[in-house]
Formats: sequence, structure tokens, C-alpha cells
Amino acid sequence: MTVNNKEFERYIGRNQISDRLNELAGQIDMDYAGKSLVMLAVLNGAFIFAGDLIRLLEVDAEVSFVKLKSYRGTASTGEVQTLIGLMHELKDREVLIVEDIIDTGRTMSKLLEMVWEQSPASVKVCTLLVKPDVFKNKYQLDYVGFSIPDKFVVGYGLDYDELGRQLPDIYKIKD
Ligand SMILES: O=P(O)(O)OC[C@H]1O[C@H](OP(=O)(O)OP(=O)(O)O)[C@H](O)[C@@H]1O
Ligand code: HPA
Repeated sequence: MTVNNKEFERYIGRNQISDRLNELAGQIDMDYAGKSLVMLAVLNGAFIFAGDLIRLLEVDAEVSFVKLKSYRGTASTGEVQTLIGLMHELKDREVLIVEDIIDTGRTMSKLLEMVWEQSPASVKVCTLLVKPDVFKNKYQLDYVGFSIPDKFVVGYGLDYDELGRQLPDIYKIKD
């Protein structure tokens, strides 16, 4: 499969993703039982994951978005730009940040600072994917779908130069 002239191979199938989402939603429902949460999803990459996850939740969940950007091609520019900032009142709220991937961890690190400044009651992080060899456990991740090797991935919301987001499965770049 080719995206933007690079070759990718199927890596995590849609059924595996769906099974894992059911497990994550079950854990979130248990942890937030009797509470209501604000799901803060990070555009663009997390739009599909957040949409699928919220439909599996039984706890009350509001949704809000921020848009952060740092990648060009397959590499981080090192600078995280805020294209759409926080719009939701987060003071005293239980905030669940939802990301498609934590790679270097820079985007989430910046977002955690932005969110904690609003004096929320709690902040937890839910990411579909993490690259542990790059991220190196810089801070706590509360819900993780899959730990993956340091290979560029596309599909299920993740892009390579804006393409590939619509793929129902996740693909990794060929060596
Ligand atoms: O851990 P990091 O190294 O910071 O990488 C993770 C971030 O990179 C991607 O966003 P990107 O900047 O590509 O924007 P997008 O969500 O619009 O694709 C992804 O959606 C995460 O937000
Ligand atoms: O592997 C990746 N794929 C797509 N977007 C990303 N943003 C950080 N890492 C990745």
C-alpha cells in the first residue's frame, strides 16, 4: 500500500483496534463510575479514535477539541503549534485527554501544561498508540491501546502529510 510515495504494510487490523477499544472503554467506565468527564481530543489525528471511543462509553462524557501540530512528513519539527486552543471550561472537571499517538511525547507534554493551568479536578491521558523506545516514560499514561516500535504509522486517523487518515486499519512504514 502506498501513501504519498512511501510504502506501508498492514500492522494493526480494524478488529484488533475495535477489541482493544472495548477494553479501554470498560476500564474508563469503571474508573469514572458515578462521575462525568470531559473528553479532550487532539485534532487532527485523534478524531476517529475519539469518535469511536466515546460511543463505547457509558459514563457521562462531554467532548471538546484542541488542534496541535508539530509533524512535517514523518518527522517532528520539534515545535508544537497551537492551531486551536482550549475552548472548554475545565476548572474542577475530570479531564480525559484522547490522543492517537504519543511518539516523542512533546505534544502531550505541552497539552498537559495547558490543561493543568485551568485547575481541573483531574487529568488522565488515553492514547491509542505509544512508541516506548522514543517516549521513554517521560510521564504517566493512564490508558494505552498498543505499544509499537519506532516506525512511522498511518491509518485510523493518523496521516503521512495529511493522507492516509481514512484507512480503517493501521499500517507501518516498510523498511
Ligand atoms: O509525541 P509527539 O512526537 O509530539 O507526536 C504525537 C503527535 O503527532 C501527531 O500530530 P501532528 O503534529 O502530526 O498533527 P495531526 O494530529 O494534525 O496529524 C499526533 O496526532 C500527535 O498529536
Ligand atoms: O508514526 C506516526 N504516524 C503519524 N503521525 C505521527 N505523529 C507522531 N508519530 C506519528
